[in-house]
Amino acid sequence: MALAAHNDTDGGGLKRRGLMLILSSPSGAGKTSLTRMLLQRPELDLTLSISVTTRPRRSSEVEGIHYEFITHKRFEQLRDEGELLEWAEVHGNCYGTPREPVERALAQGRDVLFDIDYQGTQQVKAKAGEDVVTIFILPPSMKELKSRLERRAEDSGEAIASRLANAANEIRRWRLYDYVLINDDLQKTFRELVAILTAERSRAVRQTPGIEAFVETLLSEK
Ligand SMILES: Nc1nc2c(ncn2[C@@H]2O[C@H](COP(=O)(O)OP(=O)(O)O)[C@@H](O)[C@H]2O)c(=O)[nH]1
Ligand SMILES: Nc1ncnc2c1ncn2[C@@H]1O[C@H](COP(=O)(O)OP(=O)(O)O)[C@@H](O)[C@H]1O
Repeated sequence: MALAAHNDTDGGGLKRRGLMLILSSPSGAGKTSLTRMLLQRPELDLTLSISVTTRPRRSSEVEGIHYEFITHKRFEQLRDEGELLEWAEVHGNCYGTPREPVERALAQGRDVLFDIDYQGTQQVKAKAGEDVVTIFILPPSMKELKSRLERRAEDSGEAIASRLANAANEIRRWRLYDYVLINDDLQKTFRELVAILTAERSRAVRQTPGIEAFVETLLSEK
């Protein structure tokens, strides 16, 4: 599968390998808020992977922006036709990442942001190896997690209970991730995310072959 990407298109002539940035957390820890903050910064130049889901749409959500809301039948069709890069059942609903938009963005040398669970993270890591950077977001306490879910007031009592019941199982997966952040202060966590992105983008392994050409030019200067 052609998931590794080279950024051949930037006018400056420097080529950098694209990366896949995955954010995961138990429900309510803050990944949607952090994703929104990352996307509001055009200079970060991130493309969001928009998942398909069989979950009902929340009142705050917009079709095609937050998710594509689809039927179970359509989900099974996409999955069986190999149209999903990864998929998982989470809190009793099915979620999946459409393959084509991700491949297209990576082929254009763009970095892609994913808000997916640990099961999907494992599948993407198995397929794309070192081009994947994974970050797990923890809540400062279980009490705060519960009150964030209640304050968000977007889910039924039953849906909140199911999310809290799954939280411990999700939290135990933190070791699967490259980075772990505790989202106490939202602005601080955002700054930490940007720092990780900046550092990962600068890794030598992602600079080839662009940096080789740049170094050649440097060394040829009189
Ligand atoms: N594997 C996988 N998980 C997803 C995908 N989209 C969303 N999720 C995860 O599904 C879980 C539930 O998401 P959502 O219903 O939006 O609820 P929220 O986490 O409470 O905002 C979260 O852990 C998401 O990261 C996807 O395409 N694939
Ligand atoms: N650091 C934080 N401090 C206080 N409230 C937060 C913080 N991060 C997120 N929230 C709030 O908690 C709720 C859940 O956050 P959200 O981003 O929807 O979580 P997730 O996508 O992980 O389920 C939202 O109402 C959000 O505004």
